[in-house]
Amino acid sequence: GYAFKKESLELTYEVGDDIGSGNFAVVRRVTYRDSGQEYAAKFIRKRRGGGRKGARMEDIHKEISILRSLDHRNVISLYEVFETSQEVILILELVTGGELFDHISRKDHLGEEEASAFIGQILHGLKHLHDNNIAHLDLKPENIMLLDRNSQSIKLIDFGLAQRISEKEDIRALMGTAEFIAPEVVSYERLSLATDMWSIGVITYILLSGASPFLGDSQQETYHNITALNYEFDQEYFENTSDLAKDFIRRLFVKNPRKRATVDDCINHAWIRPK
Ligand SMILES: Cc1ccc2c(c1)c1c3c(c(C)cc1n2CCCN)C(=O)NC3=O
Repeated sequence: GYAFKKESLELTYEVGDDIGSGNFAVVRRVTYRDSGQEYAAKFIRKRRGGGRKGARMEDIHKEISILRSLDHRNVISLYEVFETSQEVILILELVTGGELFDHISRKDHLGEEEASAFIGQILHGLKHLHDNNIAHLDLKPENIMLLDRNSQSIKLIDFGLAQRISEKEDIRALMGTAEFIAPEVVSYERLSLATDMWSIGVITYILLSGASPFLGDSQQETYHNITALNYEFDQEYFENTSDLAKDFIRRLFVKNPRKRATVDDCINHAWIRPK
């Protein structure tokens, strides 16, 4: 277990507005009283007694231990942790550029140069995770945030589903968000670092076209499209997209995780390599 600060958070931080919420967690802007520096505080409800509401302490400890083992400019930093009887509070680096998701929706889709630059940064952050045998397992545009309004620097956030991947233990499905999950998640097979690479393919497809490759009218239809690799480069969206970009995506939409492009394969792919 970790020694989390028991003193009240409010002594050191002024708590500001809610900026987001997820399962069992609320994220709020906070200001460190002594310096005026702003941070993001993730308030995670602890599961009490036999209830189902709240996160299990082992999952909270896992997220903290994973964040503490990472240090990269494209990965959000964890500064300190507080604990009360009801909650565990993570003091995280604040990023103010909004979600990559918003950036896409404002423009509908991005040009190849800009898309390749964003994906390159996401890959560098992901390489840091994968070099440490950590899989994010919930990569999607909402979990990729821009450092600030006018920069193209991105940070990977939200490690609530992240897992240490090791040959011995067999990790099975933690459902991420349907349209971004790999076939092995749908079929409840072993998850691996390759599971993140499939999601990179989905994110790249969306950045270039504004369309989601496997999204169906129902979750079941989406799952079927994923396991059947039922996608296409619709001329309507991809007529001006380079063959190099399509090749990059094709190497990620591979059913067998062992045959799927790795993070290093992607970083060295001609569509990404610095021009
Ligand atoms: C300015 C702003 C607005 C919304 C934010 C954040 C920052 C934010 C942040 C984080 C997380 C986990 C969620 C966050 N959210 C919630 C939405 C993220 N998909 C975080 O770790 N740092 C943030 O700045």
